[in-house]
Amino acid sequence: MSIEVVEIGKRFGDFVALDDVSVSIPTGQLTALLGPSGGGKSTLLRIIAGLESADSGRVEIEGVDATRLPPQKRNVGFVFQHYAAFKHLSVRRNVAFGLEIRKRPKAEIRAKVDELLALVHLEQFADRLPSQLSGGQRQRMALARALAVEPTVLLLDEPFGALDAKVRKELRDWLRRLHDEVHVTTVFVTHDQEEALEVSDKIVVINEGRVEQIGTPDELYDKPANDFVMRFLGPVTQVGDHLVRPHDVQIDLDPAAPADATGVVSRISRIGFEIRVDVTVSDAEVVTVTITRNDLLALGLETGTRVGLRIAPVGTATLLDSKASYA
Ligand SMILES: Nc1ncnc2c1ncn2[C@@H]1O[C@H](COP(=O)(O)OP(=O)(O)OP(=O)(O)O)[C@@H](O)[C@H]1O
Repeated sequence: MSIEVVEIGKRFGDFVALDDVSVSIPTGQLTALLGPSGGGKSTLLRIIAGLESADSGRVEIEGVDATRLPPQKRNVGFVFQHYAAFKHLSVRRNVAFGLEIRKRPKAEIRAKVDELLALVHLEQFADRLPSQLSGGQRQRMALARALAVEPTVLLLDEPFGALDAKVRKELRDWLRRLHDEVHVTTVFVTHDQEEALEVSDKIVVINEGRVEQIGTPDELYDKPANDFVMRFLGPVTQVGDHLVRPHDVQIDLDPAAPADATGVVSRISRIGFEIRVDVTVSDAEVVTVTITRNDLLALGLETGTRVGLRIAPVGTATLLDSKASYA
């Protein structure tokens, strides 16, 4: 394991920001810290970086106890949402900065910076000032600068958070490809579940200062440890006592067939390539089901159709008892 976070506690006054948090972060992987705003993700990242000190617990980086080491001795690179570039220095000089203060030979710096600019696809912008770059290009420059000093660990705090949705998506794909090339152990804070599911090898779900679950994207999506994780990772609907993904509910046109619930189609809406069907069940609860357009045509559903609802056969649906898990 590259980073071991062991029983970390952190308070701000009376407020408990992290409560006994333990996480093992594997070498060479891309790990997301995912959770709602205020849950403690950034605080944990800052403690790993050494920018914040924990009240209790330990941080090890590559087998070294880093708990009391200052940030510059931890060999970590960071990129934040609002990256502070040196405004008066060119892109090239910004990327070279860490190597220059380490007094590396000029030829070595030049070769390394060229390599990094190629890696982040900014070769043609090397002589521009940061203000002459787009937001996405600036974040790529920030990544190149962080990678220049060959950190053991790269820490990213919502690096694409300030960018618009389209650029975010492009940078997300790009980060995944970059990681596949350089394999530096990377920890990435996000509150966007789609971003975490798409990009990471492993996800740590953090809420109210605690770890709710750690797993691969598939494990979290298919076997959430509790209601919170299930709701946070994707859409849910309730059928009887069970929380289910809307695509794991089947619609049966024969309301007399064995079913987990019966009801009347109250609304059909198109969400991109999916169709959302709201079914009002007997006691005025609404179950949301998502189906494909072909399914809709095959079933011939319309508002007012009476239908049976079945949770997809056990093994494919994610069933959680919605009453038990809020305890
Ligand atoms: N320096 C500080 N002083 C007091 N409270 C703080 C400080 N830093 C963080 N907090 C509080 O600790 C909690 C966790 O903050 P943190 O930034 O770690 O959350 P987060 O999960 O990263 O959220 P976000 O996605 O909004 O950044 C928040 O309630 C925040 O207000």
